[in-house]
Amino acid sequence: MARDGSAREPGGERVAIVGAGLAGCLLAVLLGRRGVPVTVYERRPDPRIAGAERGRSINLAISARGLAALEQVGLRDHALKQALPMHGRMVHPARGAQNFQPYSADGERAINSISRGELNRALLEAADGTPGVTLRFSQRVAGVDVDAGMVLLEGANPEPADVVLAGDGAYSAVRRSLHLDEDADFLAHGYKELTIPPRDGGFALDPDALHIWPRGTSMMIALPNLDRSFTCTLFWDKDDFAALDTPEKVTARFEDEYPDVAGLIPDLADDFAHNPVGSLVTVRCWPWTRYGDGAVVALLGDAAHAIVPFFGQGANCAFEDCIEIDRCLTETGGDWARALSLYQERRKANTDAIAEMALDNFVEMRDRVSSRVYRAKQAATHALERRLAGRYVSRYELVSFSTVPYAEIPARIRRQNRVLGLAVAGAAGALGLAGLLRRRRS
Ligand SMILES: Cc1cc2nc3c(=O)[nH]c(=O)nc-3n(C[C@H](O)[C@H](O)[C@H](O)COP(=O)(O)OP(=O)(O)OC[C@H]3O[C@@H](n4cnc5c(N)ncnc54)[C@H](O)[C@@H]3O)c2cc1C
Ligand SMILES: NC(=O)C1=CN([C@@H]2O[C@H](COP(=O)(O)OP(=O)(O)OC[C@H]3O[C@@H](n4cnc5c(N)ncnc54)[C@H](OP(=O)(O)O)[C@@H]3O)[C@@H](O)[C@H]2O)C=CC1
Ligand SMILES: Nc1ccccc1C(=O)C[C@H](N)C(=O)O
Repeated sequence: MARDGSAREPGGERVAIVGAGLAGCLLAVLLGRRGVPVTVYERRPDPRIAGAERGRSINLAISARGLAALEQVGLRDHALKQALPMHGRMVHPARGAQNFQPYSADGERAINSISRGELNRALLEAADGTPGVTLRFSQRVAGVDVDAGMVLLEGANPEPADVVLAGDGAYSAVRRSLHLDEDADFLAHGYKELTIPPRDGGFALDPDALHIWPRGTSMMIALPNLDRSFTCTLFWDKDDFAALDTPEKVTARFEDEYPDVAGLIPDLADDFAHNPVGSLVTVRCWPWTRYGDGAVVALLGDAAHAIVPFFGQGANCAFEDCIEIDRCLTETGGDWARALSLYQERRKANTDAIAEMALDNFVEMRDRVSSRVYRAKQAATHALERRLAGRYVSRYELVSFSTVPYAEIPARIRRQNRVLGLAVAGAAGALGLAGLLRRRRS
């Protein structure tokens, strides 16, 4: 398709989606529903047959944005049935008692721990059942030839496409093939997953919380699963993982750093040795679209903007991309070239904003949550939210429990704090003046 999208009549384009992950599947359902036939290429075998991989991001926290998107394809209630609500953080200090920190002012709001595999399967089922959607598993895409209008497949002949939507994750092969202006910012930290199995048939920890063991420069977290296990994720400097090269060293570090869980992970040393260390990366690239003589390509989800997982927003944000693409197609009457341009313009500031907030939330989780001052501030914030309902809203609330565009949140928080600062200064001034007047009268 040429830059003006004129190669084919609107509606007649051959549309390919790369990646049957969370975003790819959701987008396939949305496009299929519009009557747009679409072929989805996925490098892995069908997970409904092959099963999920071990030790790779087992569960996810889905919140308002993700749920709003799932609602649009009728999967919200199904997802919630498969999920466990987490109403706050349970903070486990190195020494002393754990403490619970609610996510919302009323203590009622929760983020939802859901199995990535289950969510992906539900979306795949929905895509499979949508007329016009063709799923092609075990097809690894190597890139796109935008001038020839071809999807390049490893070990198979190229296949034609006029529109290619790349939802192939943080290490996107499509993105790499386009040679965009790109920056991949890797943390020195990596992550490794471990499992706390059920204890005496029940949960070994409180299932209503996201557990955090903040240790200053590193942390461990745990999210509950429906089978009453917990998936723990260690976020450590990569060198620290490498340094624990014997079962004794692993056990000793856990007994020292995480004394309350060391005994809850029977396969600790074995899981530690065998589960992979994943990388943590923020990808910033621009533009997200490429217009060639034969095809237009757009990136979405992690392929366009991988963010570190510390706000639990990557999938939520990827789902928002899909909804925006669908909306832009409606607004442009199905004109792909204009719709994709509009999509990237609308989304970029939002994904930049959540990328920054996600990095900041790592410091909050691994360090700030331990401090008494932080806890007092949180309590004050929640008290203000209750008093000034709707006028003072915390960052956490706006990110996790609203669909306010991410880009608006930092400015809104600054504005609220400024007004609050003025109000506090005004109140202090008034109190001072009243005191002065009292002293003068007496
Ligand atoms: C440890 C960890 C915890 C996380 N926790 C959360 C959380 O709690 N909440 C949240 O919202 N987000 C979370 N995320 C982020 C979330 O996983 C991603 O943002 C989300 O999966 C992005 O969706 P996607 O569809 O863009 O990519 P993916 O879901 O990764 O899908 C990409 C798909 O493309 C396929 N693919 C890749 N390359 C090719 C190729 N060359 N050819 C064909 N197919 C290909 C992959 O196999 C995969 O199926 C977490 C991430 C990590 C690493
Ligand atoms: N923003 C972030 O920090 C992260 C985000 N994620 C997101 O979550 C999704 C699901 O995660 P998960 O299933 O655990 O997949 P992973 O990202 O852990 O790994 C999937 C595959 O990506 C490839 N890969 C891993 N690391 C690199 C690297 N440094 N450079 C190039 N390729 C790499 C490997 O493919 P192969 O075996 O073919 O080489 C690996 O098997 C990912 O697709 C990604 O979008 C995942 C990790 C970190
Ligand atoms: N899902 C995650 C995965 C990895 C790291 C954090 C999360 C979170 O969800 C953090 C949560 N939003 C919090 O702020 O407590």
